Amino acid sequence: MVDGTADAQPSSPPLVEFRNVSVVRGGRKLLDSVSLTVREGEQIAILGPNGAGKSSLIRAITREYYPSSPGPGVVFRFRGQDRWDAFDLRSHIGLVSGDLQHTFTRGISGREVVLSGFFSSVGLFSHKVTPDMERKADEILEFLEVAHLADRPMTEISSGEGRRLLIGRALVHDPGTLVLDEPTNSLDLAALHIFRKTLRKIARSGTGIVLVTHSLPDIIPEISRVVLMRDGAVRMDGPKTDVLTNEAIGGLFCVPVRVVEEDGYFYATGY
Ligand SMILES: Nc1ncnc2c1ncn2[C@@H]1O[C@H](COP(=O)(O)OP(=O)(O)OP(=O)(O)O)[C@@H](O)[C@H]1O
Repeated sequence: MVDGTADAQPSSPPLVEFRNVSVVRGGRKLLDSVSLTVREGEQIAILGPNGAGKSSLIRAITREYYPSSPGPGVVFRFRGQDRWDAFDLRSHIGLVSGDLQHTFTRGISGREVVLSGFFSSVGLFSHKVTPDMERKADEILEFLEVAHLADRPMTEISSGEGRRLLIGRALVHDPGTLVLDEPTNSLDLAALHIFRKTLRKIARSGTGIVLVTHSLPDIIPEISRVVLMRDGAVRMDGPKTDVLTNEAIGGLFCVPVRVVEEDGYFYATGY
């Protein structure tokens, strides 16, 4: 097992470096002494059952949550810095979450969804969109193969299509890493297939991926490292083939399972 901190390159500080990070909210420990290092461009999955603390970990990465007891032995760094601002974060991390999709309730067009990424807004209001921004948005719509959705209102497209537009929104600043919190929730088989194809294309373009999920088949073949979480703590962290075993996955979800691999994807069966 690798602890995720051993081979960080001294020449380039990790994107995220956490040691002994605990987060308490409403008297409840959401993260319990978490240590995790994510390097720039790395493709990893964070897997765990409902309530494991996966979204809380993402909130700590995006600086929505801070360690509850900072002090000696607690490291909470972004690109080697103890402090950073939202602008710095946005240019390195693009965030796609299901929560975000629910906020797009007005008839905002596909192009506007992508353009709103420049302003971290939900749609456009009095924002000044430059020709460069327009060009970038069209380039992203093409890359994600959703140019046909550019003029369609978000309220009239499917969950899968909406999810791909939100990825586009997260890519406007060319972030080195895309963080996706349970991105396949509510997608049917066809939408899942297209979504995975899109994610694989992004991964192959060199963008880092941090994928949060409770579903093994979400782990696209390009992802080589898997972190297991339960009860707010990291239980295991290492190469995919070491972590995705019957014992580890069965123990994580507290059910007997058989983990099978097919064409680079992993599935849990027999439960
Ligand atoms: N702001 C909060 N205050 C108190 N408890 C919280 C808060 N946010 C989350 N929790 C609790 O902390 C635990 C971890 O929640 P979190 O959303 O991080 O888990 P998760 O692994 O993302 O779960 P899921 O897969 O169901 O989305 C849960 O038991 C949840 O009810």
